[in-house]
Amino acid sequence: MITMEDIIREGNPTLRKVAEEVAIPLSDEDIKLGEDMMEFLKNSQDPVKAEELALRGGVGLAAPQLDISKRVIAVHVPSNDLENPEPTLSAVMYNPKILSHSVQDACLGEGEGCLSVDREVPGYVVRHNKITLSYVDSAGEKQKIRLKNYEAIVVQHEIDHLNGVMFYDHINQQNPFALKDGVLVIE
Ligand SMILES: Cc1nc(NNC(=O)[C@H](CC2CCCC2)CN(O)CO)c(F)c(N2CCN3CCOC[C@@H]3C2)n1
Ligand code: NI
Repeated sequence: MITMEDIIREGNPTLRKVAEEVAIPLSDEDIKLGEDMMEFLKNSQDPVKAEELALRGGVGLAAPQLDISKRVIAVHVPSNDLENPEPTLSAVMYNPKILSHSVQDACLGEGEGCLSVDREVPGYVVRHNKITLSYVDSAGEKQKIRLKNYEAIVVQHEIDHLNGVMFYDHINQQNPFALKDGVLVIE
């Protein structure tokens, strides 16, 4: 089971590497990796387990954060309306690839954090508002989906990790909260 001890922190060179694609058909090892990553996210969002296991909350995780330089990410984004608790996006993605994106940009109003960064780095992280994404799912099937807003932001943060990019690389050093016209701020 993955806990915070398994998550490497900034300074570890693996976080700055471009990760390798995983072989298709998926190996049992890579399928287990995806399952363990998804389990971590669910545990981190369960108040009891998160407390027991001292987990920081997470809605996404990338294999390089486990010192595994493979193109595997997991996302588990809960819906924010308490009526239907179904997650809006829950998937393990192998070899995810952004095929196209909107001209429209967006950022989270609260900025971003990272389980591999033990400090606050304030500022807007401007990303694409909408993306069309292909990936191989844990059944080995090719998927092609369109995401927007919060879900699109989360997936872009994770895919950045596969390319050695950290969220603060996107923050405007001169003025961290500078925003070009038309950037959607997602609260
Ligand atoms: C937005 C948010 N980021 C949390 N953490 N950071 C992460 O997930 C990092 C990845 C996210 C940072 C910004 C975009 C992607 C992890 N990363 O570094 C992976 O590369 C949260 F924990 C969180 N939520 C809201 C939903 N809540 C449901 C109940 O449980 C607590 C949970 C808290 N929302
Ligand atoms: Ni991160």
